[in-house]
Amino acid sequence: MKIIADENMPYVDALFGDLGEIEYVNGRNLTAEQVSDADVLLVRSVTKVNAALLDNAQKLKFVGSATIGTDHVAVDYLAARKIPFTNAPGCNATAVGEYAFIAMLELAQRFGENLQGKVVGIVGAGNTGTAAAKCLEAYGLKVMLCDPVKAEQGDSREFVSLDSLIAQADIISLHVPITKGGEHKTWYLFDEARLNQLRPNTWLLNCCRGEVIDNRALIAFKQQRDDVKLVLDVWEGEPNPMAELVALAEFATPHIAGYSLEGKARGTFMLYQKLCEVLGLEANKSLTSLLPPFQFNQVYRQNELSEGQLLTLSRLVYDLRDDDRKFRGCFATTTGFDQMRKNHTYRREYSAITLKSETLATPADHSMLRTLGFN
Ligand SMILES: NC(=O)C1=CN([C@@H]2O[C@H](COP(=O)(O)OP(=O)(O)OC[C@H]3O[C@@H](n4cnc5c(N)ncnc54)[C@H](O)[C@@H]3O)[C@@H](O)[C@H]2O)C=CC1
Ligand SMILES: O=C(O)C(=O)[C@H](O)COP(=O)(O)O
Repeated sequence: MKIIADENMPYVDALFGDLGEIEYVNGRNLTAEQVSDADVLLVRSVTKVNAALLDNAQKLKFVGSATIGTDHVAVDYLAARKIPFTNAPGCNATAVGEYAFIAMLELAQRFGENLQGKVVGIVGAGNTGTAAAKCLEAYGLKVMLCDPVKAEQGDSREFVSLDSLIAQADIISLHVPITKGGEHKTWYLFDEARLNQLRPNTWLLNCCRGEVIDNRALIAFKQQRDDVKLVLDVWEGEPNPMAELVALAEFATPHIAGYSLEGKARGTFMLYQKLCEVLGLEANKSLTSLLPPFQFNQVYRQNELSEGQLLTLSRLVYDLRDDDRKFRGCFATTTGFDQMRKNHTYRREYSAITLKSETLATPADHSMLRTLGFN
């Protein structure tokens, strides 16, 4: 069996090595010829999976995308050809949630403010939005959710309109899929008019898809509104973000908000499980055996935890300042954006650290850190 896999998908050898011969490819430049004799295709978000790519791949038995988003996949086309497809919903939700939370801690420190006490608006209350809300609520922040789709589906949480969220939130974090049509379309959800609604000193984070914000309008807006602070992980025109916009963001990264080792491993593992099911095989490998040990795997705390100390602890698993610095140094080169993503293999989730509870001064801190995800 021939398995074609994106070269940026980790743990493919460990999970799929027994199932067939693996060929690694550059997912962004994948051609129809390369996949013409594939039995299995494993992609990430940069591969357009459609008729043009797959019409000649007549042996294809399975397509998997180790991502949450499916906007790069013609799912109707696969269904019409009866090719089983799976993505990996939720695989990197914790990573995105922690990225957003840690970015907010970084902004607070940079501007000499307290994160605690702020009101955060989450737009899109699915897997990643809920993961961000979990961190924020664990830390005692008030969180408002806007998700008209979930509200219509009868989700029991409390939802507000986008206008109401913008009017009340100090921080807004975007967690919607990209959709180009329908009542709740998200393409340019934040256009010039919406941006002009932002309250003074709002922090705006985008870790979902670049096109959820009109990037040109954002440049024009930010040039007039320096009070608004931006954290941008996703961009219009990836892998070539607009240089003016990178310069205007407080923290800028190359679409890696979901790139924890845990998140990547979960993504590949979910494809492995699904392929085994499709092939009628037992999935006998384990997820935990894939992850390397973490250098800071235990923390001892003796005093009450300040916000600065929480940020220091967070930087053990993810130092956003490093990625921001690297990104500014490489994004303008031809392959800088993709190379940085390819080499991004160092980030962990809070769960990689075990708390030594007996030395914690306050049970409240312990409980907060546990809810954040520490072990
Ligand atoms: N930066 C990164 O590395 C990553 C980016 N993503 C992106 O984030 C998106 C969201 O991921 P998940 O939370 O896992 O997806 P999800 O499908 O679990 O949640 C998305 C939520 O957005 C809601 N929604 C749709 N239209 C809306 C609108 N107009 N206003 C408010 N809410 C709306 C949906 O009802 C849903 O609850 C993905 O589709 C993907 O594009 C996901 C993972 C990593
Ligand atoms: O899951 C998604 O959706 C994402 O945006 C991915 O985390 C992006 O990673 P790649 O699939 O492009 O490596």
